Amino acid sequence: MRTAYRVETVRAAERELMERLPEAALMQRAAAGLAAACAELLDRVYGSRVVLLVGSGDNGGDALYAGARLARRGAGVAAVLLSPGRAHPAGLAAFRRVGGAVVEPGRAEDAVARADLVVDGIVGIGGKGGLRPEAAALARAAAASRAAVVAVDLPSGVEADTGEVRGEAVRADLTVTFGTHKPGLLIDPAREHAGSVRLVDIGLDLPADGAELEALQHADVARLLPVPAAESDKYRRGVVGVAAGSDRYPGAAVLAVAGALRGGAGAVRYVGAAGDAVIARYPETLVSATGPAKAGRVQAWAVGPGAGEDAATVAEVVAAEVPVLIDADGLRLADRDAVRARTAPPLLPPHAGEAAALLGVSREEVEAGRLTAVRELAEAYRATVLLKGSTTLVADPGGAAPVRVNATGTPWLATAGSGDVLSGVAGSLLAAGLSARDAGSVGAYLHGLAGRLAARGAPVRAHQVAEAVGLAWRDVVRG
Ligand SMILES: NC(=O)C1=CN([C@@H]2O[C@H](COP(=O)(O)OP(=O)(O)OC[C@H]3O[C@@H](n4cnc5c(N)ncnc54)[C@H](OP(=O)(O)O)[C@@H]3O)[C@@H](O)[C@H]2O)[C@@H](O)CC1
Ligand SMILES: Nc1ncnc2c1ncn2[C@@H]1O[C@H](COP(=O)(O)OP(=O)(O)O)[C@@H](O)[C@H]1O
Ligand SMILES: [K+]
Repeated sequence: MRTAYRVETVRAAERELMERLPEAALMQRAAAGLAAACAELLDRVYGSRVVLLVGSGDNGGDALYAGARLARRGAGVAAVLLSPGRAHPAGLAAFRRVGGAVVEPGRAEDAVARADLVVDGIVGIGGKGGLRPEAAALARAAAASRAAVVAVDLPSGVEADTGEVRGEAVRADLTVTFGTHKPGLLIDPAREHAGSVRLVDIGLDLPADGAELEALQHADVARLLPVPAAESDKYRRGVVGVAAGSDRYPGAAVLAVAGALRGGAGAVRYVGAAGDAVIARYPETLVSATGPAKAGRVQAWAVGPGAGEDAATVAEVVAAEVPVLIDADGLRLADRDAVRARTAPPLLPPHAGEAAALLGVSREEVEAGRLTAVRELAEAYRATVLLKGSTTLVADPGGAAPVRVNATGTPWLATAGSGDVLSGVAGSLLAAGLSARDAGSVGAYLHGLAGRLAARGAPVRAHQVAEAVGLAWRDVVRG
Protein backbone atom coordinates (compact mmCIF):
# COMPACT_ATOMS: atom_id res chain seq x y z
CA MET A 1 0.00 0.00 0.00
CA ARG A 2 1.31 3.45 -0.85
CA THR A 3 0.27 6.15 1.61
CA ALA A 4 0.33 9.95 1.70
CA TYR A 5 0.26 12.12 4.82
CA ARG A 6 -0.82 15.68 5.47
CA VAL A 7 1.77 18.35 6.26
CA GLU A 8 0.85 18.57 9.95
CA THR A 9 1.45 14.82 10.35
CA VAL A 10 4.77 15.06 8.53
CA ARG A 11 5.83 17.97 10.73
CA ALA A 12 4.96 16.06 13.92
CA ALA A 13 6.97 13.02 12.78
CA GLU A 14 9.84 15.29 11.79
CA ARG A 15 9.91 16.95 15.24
CA GLU A 16 9.98 13.61 16.96
CA LEU A 17 12.83 12.33 14.83
CA MET A 18 14.87 15.53 15.06
CA GLU A 19 14.97 15.24 18.84
CA ARG A 20 16.89 12.01 18.47
CA LEU A 21 19.28 13.06 15.68
CA PRO A 22 22.19 15.47 15.34
CA GLU A 23 21.49 18.89 13.86
CA ALA A 24 20.88 18.88 10.07
CA ALA A 25 20.97 15.07 9.84
CA LEU A 26 17.53 14.93 8.25
CA MET A 27 18.35 17.58 5.73
CA GLN A 28 21.55 15.72 4.84
CA ARG A 29 19.58 12.53 4.24
CA ALA A 30 17.14 14.45 2.06
CA ALA A 31 19.94 16.17 0.14
CA ALA A 32 21.81 12.91 -0.44
CA GLY A 33 18.70 11.33 -1.99
CA LEU A 34 18.02 14.44 -4.01
CA ALA A 35 21.56 14.65 -5.36
CA ALA A 36 21.54 10.96 -6.31
CA ALA A 37 18.29 11.41 -8.24
CA CYS A 38 19.67 14.49 -10.01
CA ALA A 39 22.84 12.62 -10.93
CA GLU A 40 20.79 9.79 -12.44
CA LEU A 41 18.81 12.24 -14.52
CA LEU A 42 21.91 13.95 -15.91
CA ASP A 43 23.72 11.90 -18.54
CA ARG A 44 26.98 12.97 -16.95
CA VAL A 45 27.38 14.96 -13.75
CA TYR A 46 30.90 16.18 -14.53
CA GLY A 47 30.70 19.31 -16.65
CA SER A 48 26.92 19.63 -16.52
CA ARG A 49 25.26 22.98 -15.76
CA VAL A 50 22.94 22.92 -12.77
CA VAL A 51 20.89 25.88 -11.53
CA LEU A 52 19.30 25.83 -8.07
CA LEU A 53 16.20 27.93 -7.39
CA VAL A 54 16.50 28.60 -3.68
CA GLY A 55 13.72 29.95 -1.45
CA SER A 56 14.40 31.07 2.12
CA GLY A 57 13.09 27.96 3.86
CA ASP A 58 14.41 24.44 4.39
CA ASN A 59 13.29 23.48 0.90
CA GLY A 60 15.96 25.83 -0.37
CA GLY A 61 18.38 24.31 2.17
CA ASP A 62 17.84 20.87 0.64
CA ALA A 63 18.60 22.30 -2.80
CA LEU A 64 21.81 23.98 -1.58
CA TYR A 65 23.17 20.85 0.12
CA ALA A 66 22.30 18.73 -2.93
CA GLY A 67 23.91 21.35 -5.17
CA ALA A 68 27.09 21.13 -3.08
CA ARG A 69 27.15 17.36 -3.59
CA LEU A 70 26.78 17.75 -7.36
CA ALA A 71 29.47 20.44 -7.42
CA ARG A 72 31.83 18.01 -5.64
CA ARG A 73 31.22 15.59 -8.49
CA GLY A 74 32.28 18.16 -11.07
CA ALA A 75 29.01 19.84 -12.05
CA GLY A 76 28.97 23.61 -12.54
CA VAL A 77 26.34 24.64 -10.02
CA ALA A 78 24.87 28.11 -9.60
CA ALA A 79 22.22 29.20 -7.13
CA VAL A 80 19.47 31.75 -7.68
CA LEU A 81 18.56 33.08 -4.22
CA LEU A 82 14.99 34.37 -4.03
CA SER A 83 15.65 36.22 -0.78
CA PRO A 84 19.47 36.62 -0.70
CA GLY A 85 19.59 37.68 2.94
CA ARG A 86 17.47 34.77 4.14
CA ALA A 87 18.78 31.70 2.31
CA HIS A 88 19.45 28.69 4.56
CA PRO A 89 22.74 29.80 6.20
CA ALA A 90 24.42 26.42 6.73
CA GLY A 91 23.31 25.17 3.32
CA LEU A 92 24.63 28.29 1.63
CA ALA A 93 27.93 28.03 3.48
CA ALA A 94 28.33 24.38 2.44
CA PHE A 95 27.50 25.34 -1.13
CA ARG A 96 30.01 28.17 -1.20
CA ARG A 97 32.74 25.97 0.35
CA VAL A 98 32.73 23.70 -2.72
CA GLY A 99 32.90 26.67 -5.09
CA GLY A 100 29.18 27.02 -5.80
CA ALA A 101 28.34 30.33 -7.44
CA VAL A 102 25.47 32.67 -6.63
CA VAL A 103 23.77 34.12 -9.68
CA GLU A 104 23.70 37.90 -9.78
CA PRO A 105 20.31 39.57 -9.62
CA GLY A 106 19.04 40.13 -13.15
CA ARG A 107 20.94 37.13 -14.61
CA ALA A 108 18.69 34.42 -13.17
CA GLU A 109 16.46 33.78 -16.16
CA ASP A 110 19.45 33.70 -18.46
CA ALA A 111 21.16 31.10 -16.24
CA VAL A 112 18.02 28.97 -16.19
CA ALA A 113 17.76 29.15 -19.98
CA ARG A 114 21.30 27.69 -20.34
CA ALA A 115 21.01 25.00 -17.67
CA ASP A 116 20.98 21.24 -18.18
CA LEU A 117 19.17 20.76 -14.89
CA VAL A 118 17.07 23.09 -12.75
CA VAL A 119 16.48 22.16 -9.11
CA ASP A 120 13.29 23.71 -7.74
CA GLY A 121 13.89 24.48 -4.06
CA ILE A 122 11.65 27.55 -3.98
CA VAL A 123 9.10 26.19 -1.54
CA GLY A 124 8.04 22.80 -0.21
CA ILE A 125 5.55 21.88 2.48
CA GLY A 126 5.83 25.38 3.96
CA GLY A 127 4.14 27.04 0.97
CA LYS A 128 0.62 28.35 0.61
CA GLY A 129 -1.06 29.43 -2.60
CA GLY A 130 0.42 29.82 -6.06
CA LEU A 131 3.91 31.18 -6.59
CA ARG A 132 4.68 34.82 -5.90
CA PRO A 133 5.50 36.85 -9.05
CA GLU A 134 9.28 36.63 -8.79
CA ALA A 135 9.18 32.88 -8.27
CA ALA A 136 6.56 32.46 -10.99
CA ALA A 137 8.88 34.13 -13.50
CA LEU A 138 11.59 31.57 -12.67
CA ALA A 139 9.10 28.71 -13.03
CA ARG A 140 8.19 30.01 -16.49
CA ALA A 141 11.87 30.31 -17.41
CA ALA A 142 12.43 26.71 -16.31
CA ALA A 143 9.48 25.52 -18.38
CA ALA A 144 10.80 27.38 -21.43
CA SER A 145 14.37 26.07 -21.14
CA ARG A 146 15.44 22.64 -22.36
CA ALA A 147 16.66 21.80 -18.87
CA ALA A 148 15.25 18.88 -16.93
CA VAL A 149 13.39 20.16 -13.86
CA VAL A 150 13.64 18.35 -10.52
CA ALA A 151 11.29 19.52 -7.78
CA VAL A 152 12.45 19.27 -4.17
CA ASP A 153 9.77 17.57 -2.04
CA LEU A 154 6.93 19.15 -4.08
CA PRO A 155 6.66 21.22 -7.25
CA SER A 156 6.66 24.75 -5.81
CA GLY A 157 3.24 26.38 -5.87
CA VAL A 158 1.02 23.29 -5.47
CA GLU A 159 -1.03 22.61 -2.34
CA ALA A 160 0.62 19.73 -0.51
CA ASP A 161 -2.50 18.55 1.33
CA THR A 162 -5.09 18.69 -1.43
CA GLY A 163 -3.51 18.61 -4.87
CA GLU A 164 -5.02 21.97 -5.72
CA VAL A 165 -3.05 24.48 -7.79
CA ARG A 166 -4.12 28.03 -7.02
CA GLY A 167 -2.05 30.10 -9.39
CA GLU A 168 1.27 29.41 -11.05
CA ALA A 169 3.32 26.37 -10.08
CA VAL A 170 6.51 24.68 -11.23
CA ARG A 171 6.19 21.84 -13.73
CA ALA A 172 8.73 19.16 -12.91
CA ASP A 173 10.00 16.13 -14.81
CA LEU A 174 10.82 14.47 -11.50
CA THR A 175 9.84 15.22 -7.91
CA VAL A 176 12.05 13.86 -5.14
CA THR A 177 9.91 13.76 -2.02
CA PHE A 178 11.03 13.02 1.54
CA GLY A 179 9.71 10.67 4.20
CA THR A 180 6.30 10.07 2.64
CA HIS A 181 4.22 11.02 -0.36
CA LYS A 182 2.15 14.16 0.14
CA PRO A 183 -1.50 14.02 -1.06
CA GLY A 184 -0.77 16.66 -3.71
CA LEU A 185 1.68 14.32 -5.42
CA LEU A 186 -1.09 11.78 -6.05
CA ILE A 187 -4.07 13.98 -6.96
CA ASP A 188 -4.57 16.10 -10.07
CA PRO A 189 -4.08 18.87 -10.97
CA ALA A 190 -0.95 18.96 -8.75
CA ARG A 191 0.04 15.42 -9.69
CA GLU A 192 0.51 16.48 -13.27
CA HIS A 193 3.01 19.14 -12.13
CA ALA A 194 5.10 16.57 -10.26
CA GLY A 195 6.22 14.41 -13.20
CA SER A 196 7.46 11.08 -11.94
CA VAL A 197 7.84 10.89 -8.18
CA ARG A 198 10.67 9.34 -6.20
CA LEU A 199 10.34 8.79 -2.47
CA VAL A 200 13.49 9.13 -0.34
CA ASP A 201 13.33 7.41 3.03
CA ILE A 202 14.66 9.76 5.71
CA GLY A 203 13.54 7.61 8.62
CA LEU A 204 10.27 9.37 9.50
CA ASP A 205 8.02 7.23 11.67
CA LEU A 206 4.49 7.94 10.48
CA PRO A 207 1.37 6.77 12.35
CA ALA A 208 -0.12 3.67 10.74
CA ASP A 209 -3.68 4.98 11.02
CA GLY A 210 -3.07 8.64 10.21
CA ALA A 211 -2.73 8.59 6.41
CA GLU A 212 -4.78 11.04 4.36
CA LEU A 213 -4.61 8.92 1.20
CA GLU A 214 -3.80 5.36 0.32
CA ALA A 215 -3.17 3.80 -3.07
CA LEU A 216 -3.61 0.07 -3.53
CA GLN A 217 -0.75 -1.75 -5.23
CA HIS A 218 -0.80 -5.07 -7.09
CA ALA A 219 -0.27 -7.11 -3.91
CA ASP A 220 -3.13 -5.33 -2.08
CA VAL A 221 -5.50 -5.90 -4.98
CA ALA A 222 -4.44 -9.53 -5.31
CA ARG A 223 -5.42 -10.10 -1.67
CA LEU A 224 -8.85 -8.54 -2.23
CA LEU A 225 -9.80 -10.28 -5.48
CA PRO A 226 -12.58 -12.84 -5.00
CA VAL A 227 -11.32 -16.29 -5.93
CA PRO A 228 -13.70 -19.26 -6.03
CA ALA A 229 -12.96 -22.03 -3.53
CA ALA A 230 -13.26 -25.76 -4.24
CA GLU A 231 -16.81 -25.80 -2.84
CA SER A 232 -17.96 -22.66 -4.67
CA ASP A 233 -20.96 -22.57 -6.95
CA LYS A 234 -22.28 -19.68 -8.97
CA TYR A 235 -24.59 -18.50 -6.17
CA ARG A 236 -21.89 -18.57 -3.53
CA ARG A 237 -19.62 -16.61 -5.84
CA GLY A 238 -22.39 -13.99 -5.95
CA VAL A 239 -25.06 -12.96 -8.43
CA VAL A 240 -24.90 -9.36 -9.58
CA GLY A 241 -28.04 -7.65 -10.82
CA VAL A 242 -27.59 -5.09 -13.58
CA ALA A 243 -30.50 -2.66 -14.01
CA ALA A 244 -29.38 -0.51 -16.90
CA GLY A 245 -30.12 0.59 -20.45
CA SER A 246 -33.28 1.88 -22.04
CA ASP A 247 -34.83 1.91 -25.51
CA ARG A 248 -32.76 4.98 -26.18
CA TYR A 249 -29.49 3.68 -24.68
CA PRO A 250 -29.35 -0.12 -25.02
CA GLY A 251 -25.55 -0.04 -25.40
CA ALA A 252 -25.02 1.05 -21.81
CA ALA A 253 -26.72 -2.15 -20.66
CA VAL A 254 -24.49 -4.30 -22.86
CA LEU A 255 -21.35 -2.57 -21.60
CA ALA A 256 -22.35 -2.76 -17.94
CA VAL A 257 -23.07 -6.48 -18.37
CA ALA A 258 -19.74 -6.87 -20.18
CA GLY A 259 -18.01 -5.46 -17.11
CA ALA A 260 -20.15 -7.42 -14.66
CA LEU A 261 -19.32 -10.73 -16.36
CA ARG A 262 -15.62 -10.08 -15.75
CA GLY A 263 -15.79 -8.74 -12.20
CA GLY A 264 -15.79 -12.02 -10.32
CA ALA A 265 -19.48 -12.69 -9.61
CA GLY A 266 -20.77 -16.17 -10.44
CA ALA A 267 -23.71 -14.93 -12.52
CA VAL A 268 -25.12 -11.74 -13.99
CA ARG A 269 -28.85 -11.07 -13.87
CA TYR A 270 -30.15 -8.32 -16.14
CA VAL A 271 -33.36 -6.30 -15.85
CA GLY A 272 -34.37 -3.52 -18.22
CA ALA A 273 -35.41 -2.61 -21.74
CA ALA A 274 -32.29 -3.90 -23.48
CA GLY A 275 -32.68 -7.62 -22.74
CA ASP A 276 -32.53 -8.62 -26.41
CA ALA A 277 -29.35 -6.67 -27.05
CA VAL A 278 -27.76 -8.09 -23.91
CA ILE A 279 -28.65 -11.70 -24.68
CA ALA A 280 -27.50 -11.34 -28.29
CA ARG A 281 -24.05 -10.31 -27.14
CA TYR A 282 -23.84 -12.28 -23.89
CA PRO A 283 -25.98 -15.43 -23.89
CA GLU A 284 -24.65 -16.30 -20.42
CA THR A 285 -26.71 -13.47 -18.87
CA LEU A 286 -29.86 -14.32 -16.88
CA VAL A 287 -32.41 -11.89 -18.31
CA SER A 288 -35.49 -11.16 -16.19
CA ALA A 289 -38.66 -9.64 -17.57
CA THR A 290 -39.57 -8.00 -14.25
CA GLY A 291 -38.22 -5.02 -12.32
CA PRO A 292 -35.43 -5.44 -9.75
CA ALA A 293 -37.69 -6.17 -6.78
CA LYS A 294 -39.14 -9.32 -8.42
CA ALA A 295 -36.14 -10.38 -10.48
CA GLY A 296 -34.97 -13.12 -8.13
CA ARG A 297 -32.06 -13.36 -5.77
CA VAL A 298 -29.04 -11.14 -6.28
CA GLN A 299 -26.23 -10.28 -3.85
CA ALA A 300 -25.74 -6.76 -5.22
CA TRP A 301 -27.24 -4.37 -7.77
CA ALA A 302 -25.65 -1.99 -10.24
CA VAL A 303 -28.22 0.52 -11.48
CA GLY A 304 -28.23 3.58 -13.68
CA PRO A 305 -26.06 3.38 -16.83
CA GLY A 306 -28.28 4.43 -19.76
CA ALA A 307 -31.34 4.36 -17.49
CA GLY A 308 -32.82 7.43 -19.21
CA GLU A 309 -35.78 8.58 -17.11
CA ASP A 310 -36.62 5.27 -15.44
CA ALA A 311 -36.84 6.60 -11.88
CA ALA A 312 -39.01 3.70 -10.69
CA THR A 313 -36.29 1.11 -11.34
CA VAL A 314 -33.72 3.26 -9.60
CA ALA A 315 -36.02 3.64 -6.59
CA GLU A 316 -36.54 -0.14 -6.41
CA VAL A 317 -32.79 -0.70 -6.33
CA VAL A 318 -32.20 2.04 -3.77
CA ALA A 319 -34.74 0.25 -1.56
CA ALA A 320 -33.04 -3.14 -1.96
CA GLU A 321 -31.49 -4.72 1.10
CA VAL A 322 -28.37 -5.93 -0.69
CA PRO A 323 -25.36 -3.67 -1.51
CA VAL A 324 -25.99 -1.34 -4.44
CA LEU A 325 -24.06 0.76 -6.89
CA ILE A 326 -25.86 3.78 -8.38
CA ASP A 327 -24.29 5.36 -11.44
CA ALA A 328 -24.88 7.71 -14.39
CA ASP A 329 -28.59 8.55 -14.87
CA GLY A 330 -29.27 6.76 -11.59
CA LEU A 331 -27.29 9.44 -9.73
CA ARG A 332 -29.68 12.09 -11.04
CA LEU A 333 -32.81 9.99 -10.51
CA ALA A 334 -32.08 8.62 -7.04
CA ASP A 335 -33.80 10.31 -4.11
CA ARG A 336 -31.09 11.65 -1.82
CA ASP A 337 -33.01 11.01 1.38
CA ALA A 338 -33.69 7.42 0.35
CA VAL A 339 -29.98 6.96 -0.43
CA ARG A 340 -29.02 8.44 2.94
CA ALA A 341 -31.52 6.23 4.74
CA ARG A 342 -29.95 2.98 3.54
CA THR A 343 -28.32 0.89 6.26
CA ALA A 344 -25.37 -0.08 4.06
CA PRO A 345 -23.90 2.96 2.31
CA PRO A 346 -24.20 2.51 -1.48
CA LEU A 347 -21.36 2.99 -3.93
CA LEU A 348 -21.75 6.07 -6.17
CA PRO A 349 -19.23 6.47 -9.02
CA PRO A 350 -19.83 9.91 -10.59
CA HIS A 351 -17.54 11.61 -13.09
CA ALA A 352 -16.69 15.25 -12.38
CA GLY A 353 -19.74 16.58 -14.25
CA GLU A 354 -22.13 14.32 -12.36
CA ALA A 355 -20.44 15.12 -9.05
CA ALA A 356 -20.77 18.84 -9.83
CA ALA A 357 -24.50 18.47 -10.51
CA LEU A 358 -25.02 16.61 -7.23
CA LEU A 359 -23.07 19.21 -5.27
CA GLY A 360 -24.58 22.21 -7.07
CA VAL A 361 -21.17 23.56 -8.16
CA SER A 362 -19.38 23.80 -11.51
CA ARG A 363 -17.45 20.94 -13.08
CA GLU A 364 -14.31 23.10 -12.97
CA GLU A 365 -14.68 23.47 -9.22
CA VAL A 366 -14.83 19.71 -8.77
CA GLU A 367 -11.82 19.16 -11.02
CA ALA A 368 -9.81 21.83 -9.19
CA GLY A 369 -10.62 20.42 -5.74
CA ARG A 370 -11.19 16.69 -6.15
CA LEU A 371 -10.41 15.70 -2.58
CA THR A 372 -12.84 18.22 -1.11
CA ALA A 373 -15.53 17.25 -3.63
CA VAL A 374 -15.33 13.52 -3.01
CA ARG A 375 -15.41 13.96 0.77
CA GLU A 376 -18.36 16.36 0.58
CA LEU A 377 -20.34 14.02 -1.63
CA ALA A 378 -19.67 11.06 0.66
CA GLU A 379 -21.11 13.09 3.55
CA ALA A 380 -24.04 14.56 1.61
CA TYR A 381 -25.20 11.13 0.39
CA ARG A 382 -23.86 9.05 3.28
CA ALA A 383 -22.35 6.91 0.54
CA THR A 384 -19.01 5.57 -0.61
CA VAL A 385 -18.18 7.88 -3.50
CA LEU A 386 -15.84 7.01 -6.34
CA LEU A 387 -14.97 10.21 -8.18
CA LYS A 388 -13.76 9.27 -11.67
CA GLY A 389 -11.30 11.09 -13.88
CA SER A 390 -7.59 11.47 -14.38
CA THR A 391 -7.07 10.41 -10.79
CA THR A 392 -9.88 8.38 -9.27
CA LEU A 393 -10.68 8.93 -5.59
CA VAL A 394 -12.78 6.69 -3.34
CA ALA A 395 -14.10 8.20 -0.09
CA ASP A 396 -16.18 6.61 2.66
CA PRO A 397 -18.65 8.66 4.66
CA GLY A 398 -17.50 9.68 8.11
CA GLY A 399 -14.13 10.96 6.93
CA ALA A 400 -12.10 8.75 9.25
CA ALA A 401 -10.66 6.33 6.71
CA PRO A 402 -7.99 7.46 4.26
CA VAL A 403 -9.33 8.32 0.82
CA ARG A 404 -8.21 5.74 -1.72
CA VAL A 405 -6.57 7.03 -4.87
CA ASN A 406 -6.16 5.08 -8.08
CA ALA A 407 -3.78 6.00 -10.84
CA THR A 408 -3.71 2.83 -12.94
CA GLY A 409 -5.82 4.46 -15.67
CA THR A 410 -4.89 6.24 -18.85
CA PRO A 411 -6.50 9.17 -20.64
CA TRP A 412 -7.45 6.70 -23.39
CA LEU A 413 -10.18 5.57 -20.99
CA ALA A 414 -11.97 8.85 -21.66
CA THR A 415 -14.15 7.14 -24.26
CA ALA A 416 -17.92 6.71 -24.37
CA GLY A 417 -19.16 3.78 -22.36
CA SER A 418 -16.01 3.07 -20.38
CA GLY A 419 -17.74 4.24 -17.19
CA ASP A 420 -20.52 1.70 -17.85
CA VAL A 421 -17.92 -1.06 -17.91
CA LEU A 422 -16.56 0.14 -14.56
CA SER A 423 -20.10 0.07 -13.11
CA GLY A 424 -20.40 -3.56 -14.10
CA VAL A 425 -17.00 -4.56 -12.75
CA ALA A 426 -17.49 -2.79 -9.41
CA GLY A 427 -21.07 -4.11 -9.07
CA SER A 428 -19.77 -7.61 -9.67
CA LEU A 429 -17.14 -7.19 -6.95
CA LEU A 430 -19.86 -5.99 -4.56
CA ALA A 431 -21.86 -9.13 -5.31
CA ALA A 432 -18.77 -11.24 -4.69
CA GLY A 433 -18.68 -9.84 -1.16
CA LEU A 434 -16.29 -6.89 -1.24
CA SER A 435 -17.22 -3.78 0.75
CA ALA A 436 -18.22 -0.68 -1.20
CA ARG A 437 -14.78 0.80 -0.50
CA ASP A 438 -12.93 -2.27 -1.72
CA ALA A 439 -15.25 -2.91 -4.66
CA GLY A 440 -14.83 0.68 -5.82
CA SER A 441 -11.07 0.81 -5.45
CA VAL A 442 -10.38 -2.70 -6.78
CA GLY A 443 -12.83 -2.03 -9.64
CA ALA A 444 -11.08 1.22 -10.54
CA TYR A 445 -7.69 -0.50 -10.32
CA LEU A 446 -8.66 -3.35 -12.67
CA HIS A 447 -10.55 -1.03 -15.02
CA GLY A 448 -7.62 1.39 -15.24
CA LEU A 449 -5.14 -1.39 -15.85
CA ALA A 450 -7.46 -3.00 -18.40
CA GLY A 451 -7.67 0.35 -20.18
CA ARG A 452 -3.88 0.55 -20.31
CA LEU A 453 -3.45 -3.02 -21.52
CA ALA A 454 -6.17 -2.66 -24.15
CA ALA A 455 -5.04 0.74 -25.40
CA ARG A 456 -1.26 0.23 -25.47
CA GLY A 457 -0.89 3.81 -26.62
CA ALA A 458 -3.70 3.93 -29.19
CA PRO A 459 -7.44 4.69 -29.12
CA VAL A 460 -9.53 2.03 -27.45
CA ARG A 461 -13.27 1.23 -27.33
CA ALA A 462 -15.14 0.60 -24.10
CA HIS A 463 -15.78 -2.99 -25.20
CA GLN A 464 -12.08 -3.64 -25.52
CA VAL A 465 -11.60 -2.32 -22.00
CA ALA A 466 -14.14 -4.86 -20.72
CA GLU A 467 -12.42 -7.63 -22.67
CA ALA A 468 -9.07 -6.72 -21.11
CA VAL A 469 -10.31 -6.96 -17.51
CA GLY A 470 -9.28 -10.63 -17.47
CA LEU A 471 -5.76 -9.66 -18.58
CA ALA A 472 -5.60 -7.06 -15.82
CA TRP A 473 -6.80 -9.62 -13.27
CA ARG A 474 -4.09 -12.10 -14.31
CA ASP A 475 -1.48 -9.35 -14.24
CA VAL A 476 -2.45 -8.52 -10.66
CA VAL A 477 -2.43 -12.15 -9.55
CA ARG A 478 0.97 -12.77 -11.16
CA GLY A 479 2.29 -9.81 -9.13
N1 LIG B 1 9.51 17.72 7.11
C1 LIG B 1 10.60 16.99 7.04
O1 LIG B 1 10.65 15.93 7.58
C2 LIG B 1 11.78 17.47 6.29
C3 LIG B 1 11.72 18.63 5.52
N2 LIG B 1 12.71 19.01 4.73
C4 LIG B 1 12.51 20.11 3.82
O2 LIG B 1 11.97 21.24 4.44
C5 LIG B 1 10.88 21.74 3.68
C6 LIG B 1 10.00 22.57 4.52
O3 LIG B 1 10.77 23.67 4.92
P1 LIG B 1 10.13 24.97 5.61
O4 LIG B 1 9.25 24.57 6.69
O5 LIG B 1 11.27 25.84 5.95
O6 LIG B 1 9.24 25.58 4.47
P2 LIG B 1 9.50 25.75 2.90
O7 LIG B 1 8.77 24.69 2.17
O8 LIG B 1 10.93 25.92 2.58
O9 LIG B 1 8.71 27.11 2.60
C7 LIG B 1 9.04 28.29 3.26
C8 LIG B 1 9.54 29.28 2.23
O10 LIG B 1 8.62 29.40 1.18
C9 LIG B 1 8.29 30.76 0.99
N3 LIG B 1 6.94 30.76 0.42
C10 LIG B 1 5.78 30.37 1.01
N4 LIG B 1 4.77 30.42 0.13
C11 LIG B 1 5.30 30.87 -1.03
C12 LIG B 1 4.74 31.16 -2.31
N5 LIG B 1 3.43 30.98 -2.57
N6 LIG B 1 5.56 31.60 -3.29
C13 LIG B 1 6.88 31.78 -3.04
N7 LIG B 1 7.45 31.52 -1.84
C14 LIG B 1 6.67 31.08 -0.86
C15 LIG B 1 8.47 31.37 2.33
O11 LIG B 1 8.69 32.76 2.20
P3 LIG B 1 8.33 33.78 3.39
O12 LIG B 1 6.86 33.66 3.61
O13 LIG B 1 9.15 33.39 4.56
O14 LIG B 1 8.74 35.09 2.80
C16 LIG B 1 9.71 30.63 2.80
O15 LIG B 1 10.83 31.17 2.15
C17 LIG B 1 10.28 20.50 3.09
O16 LIG B 1 9.44 20.73 1.99
C18 LIG B 1 11.54 19.73 2.70
O17 LIG B 1 12.04 20.19 1.46
C19 LIG B 1 13.94 18.23 4.62
O18 LIG B 1 15.03 19.07 4.67
C20 LIG B 1 14.15 17.19 5.68
C21 LIG B 1 13.02 16.66 6.36
N1 LIG C 1 -7.85 11.64 -18.24
C1 LIG C 1 -8.16 10.45 -17.73
N2 LIG C 1 -7.19 9.65 -17.21
C2 LIG C 1 -7.50 8.44 -16.71
N3 LIG C 1 -8.75 7.92 -16.69
C3 LIG C 1 -9.74 8.66 -17.18
C4 LIG C 1 -9.51 9.96 -17.74
N4 LIG C 1 -10.68 10.46 -18.14
C5 LIG C 1 -11.62 9.51 -17.87
N5 LIG C 1 -11.05 8.44 -17.29
C6 LIG C 1 -11.74 7.23 -16.83
O1 LIG C 1 -12.60 6.78 -17.87
C7 LIG C 1 -13.86 6.38 -17.36
C8 LIG C 1 -14.92 7.29 -17.98
O2 LIG C 1 -16.14 7.13 -17.32
P1 LIG C 1 -17.39 8.06 -17.65
O3 LIG C 1 -16.97 9.48 -17.65
O4 LIG C 1 -18.48 7.65 -16.77
O5 LIG C 1 -17.70 7.66 -19.16
P2 LIG C 1 -19.06 7.15 -19.84
O6 LIG C 1 -20.16 7.94 -19.18
O7 LIG C 1 -18.91 7.49 -21.28
O8 LIG C 1 -19.15 5.71 -19.60
C9 LIG C 1 -13.74 6.50 -15.85
O9 LIG C 1 -13.35 5.27 -15.31
C10 LIG C 1 -12.65 7.52 -15.66
O10 LIG C 1 -11.97 7.40 -14.44
K1 LIG D 1 9.98 22.67 -4.32
